[in-house]
Amino acid sequence: MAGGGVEDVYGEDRATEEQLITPWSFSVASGHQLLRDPRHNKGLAFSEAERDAHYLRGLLPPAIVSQEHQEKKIMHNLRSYTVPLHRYVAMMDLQERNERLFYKLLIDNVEELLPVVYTPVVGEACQKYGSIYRRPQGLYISLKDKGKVLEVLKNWPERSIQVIVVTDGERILGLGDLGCQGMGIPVGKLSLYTALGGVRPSACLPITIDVGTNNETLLNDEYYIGLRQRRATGEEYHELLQEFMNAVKQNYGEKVLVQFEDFANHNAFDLLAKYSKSHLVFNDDIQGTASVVLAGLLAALRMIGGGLVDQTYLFLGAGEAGTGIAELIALEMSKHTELPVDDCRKKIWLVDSKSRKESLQHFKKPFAHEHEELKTLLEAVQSIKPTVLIGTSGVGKTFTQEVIEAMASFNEKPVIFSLSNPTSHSECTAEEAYTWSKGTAVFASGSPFDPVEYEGKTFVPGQSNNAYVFPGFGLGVVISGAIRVHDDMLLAASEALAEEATQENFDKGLIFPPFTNIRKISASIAAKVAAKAYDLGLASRLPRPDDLVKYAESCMYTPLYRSYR
Ligand SMILES: NC(=O)C1=CN([C@@H]2O[C@H](COP(=O)(O)OP(=O)(O)OC[C@H]3O[C@@H](n4cnc5c(N)ncnc54)[C@H](OP(=O)(O)O)[C@@H]3O)[C@@H](O)[C@H]2O)C=CC1
Ligand SMILES: CC(=O)C(=O)O
Ligand SMILES: [Mg+2]
Repeated sequence: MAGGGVEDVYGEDRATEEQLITPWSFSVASGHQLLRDPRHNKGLAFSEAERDAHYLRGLLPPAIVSQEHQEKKIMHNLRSYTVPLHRYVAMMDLQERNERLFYKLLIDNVEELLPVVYTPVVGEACQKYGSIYRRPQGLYISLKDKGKVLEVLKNWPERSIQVIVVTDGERILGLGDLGCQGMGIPVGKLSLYTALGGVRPSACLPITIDVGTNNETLLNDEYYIGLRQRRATGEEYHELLQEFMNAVKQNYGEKVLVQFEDFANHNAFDLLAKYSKSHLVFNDDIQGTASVVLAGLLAALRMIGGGLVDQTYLFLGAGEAGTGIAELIALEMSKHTELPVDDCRKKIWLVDSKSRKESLQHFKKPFAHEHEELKTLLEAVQSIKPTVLIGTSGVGKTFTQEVIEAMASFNEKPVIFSLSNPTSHSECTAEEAYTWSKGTAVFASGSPFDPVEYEGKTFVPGQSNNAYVFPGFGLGVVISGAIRVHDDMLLAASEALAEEATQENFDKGLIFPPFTNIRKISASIAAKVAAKAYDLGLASRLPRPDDLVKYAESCMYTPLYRSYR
């Protein structure tokens, strides 16, 4: 039995392998049109009977191959490309040509292809998005659409949307303002919602809100695809966002999950606070990252001993990721010790880019300490003596040899996470962390690094990336019909992920389970998140399923081809 989708509108996934289904588009797709429809195209895998029934004779060469064979050929082709961006373009072409084959490839080769459709290569793709742009993969809403946003939403061909990932392109990974070209991020994140979390592709909608860009290079780039103007701010910005959020609710109802992604922090915190009162919203950079990093810490503690409360935390970077993680650590610590959250926050120190005591942003204030000024990260490390060092600055090479040696000088096993993306912005590499700490660091990074050999031992660095959580988290929200996101649902996701790390992983230095098991992990996360939503009275899908793991698994999209009548 093939798994059903989250919303199996056309009954495609309820059908068994033997049952025949109808390849609906708006009419029955056939002939050339069927081959051009990525949702139903199977290329050379169409059977003789299907070729007869769907007017495909002559439109395809005679060979008939299996999906596995197609997969083998495409992996062979992808591996022959030496330029990473060519692999990205080939994957995007496949997604636009044959959706099920795209997802089969991504699911079966997740460790190899995640860096292609996601960080780091998606970063370069966004920088060059204008040059590689072929067909729309998501919806563009710009200042020109003011007053007509609902009409724009209605132009999207799918009706049953369950997850929207939206960006305004102002803080794309650590690459800064990429304006309209940030579209690669919602597209990539949603492909992971499907491949890793099993949310049906037709239920996913990538959106970029184009309010201009302050990136001069892009404004002067002849291939730039966005509005050629500087960013709208203030009332003009917020009016467009408000119209968008209203239109989303009007068009898709209360239960569509809106994931804010890669907004600059001067908007991200306010948007989250404002719309979490009226909409089902989630900020991946603040909340998803926090949930994953907390999971990594809980797993790391099983390796190094002690509890969350026994650690001292130092962050380089006090923005969305940094303060988001810090807040969730404090919350979890408080729940387990019954210490007030404010006292827990005192265990956490954050370093930002400059001293500004009088004008500290509101999201940093809860973590402000009275302390003499420390001019460098090294001084901060030497003075605070953290057991856990976390990089969320977006600036590469900031964990220098001196910083890591200092960490290793007063910690038997220093925990070092360099979370900034893409790879070129990582605070240090895996090799640097293991070498400079003489093999003692418990290390994880935002973008993947290869295993490192140090003095005869192989260390496998973990990828501490919100991709571990948001797909399963979103699935849990969708299957329970949750109407709001609650911090306890993030904590449930962290605990579920931390439980998946095994002794076998720890023996290699790995604090996250490998991505190869991610669909099983996503089902566990979804079940725990959904259970929490039911417990909190936030779930609207009733009755509550008895076995939430089984239910989550049964809802997951699978990319196997279906047989057509
Ligand atoms: N691994 C993962 O899953 C995730 C990784 N990230 C990565 O984290 C990075 C930051 O993202 P985010 O928090 O959203 O960005 P923000 O812009 O919100 O925050 C960046 C923070 O870093 C500080 N900073 C910048 N330069 C320096 C410097 N030279 N020294 C010290 N501090 C500095 C900024 O200081 P100031 O406040 O003074 O401006 C700010 O506090 C990005 O690279 C992003 O890709 C983000 C989300 C998830
Ligand atoms: C991973 C992610 O969300 C980021 O780097 O922004
Ligand atoms: Mg992000």
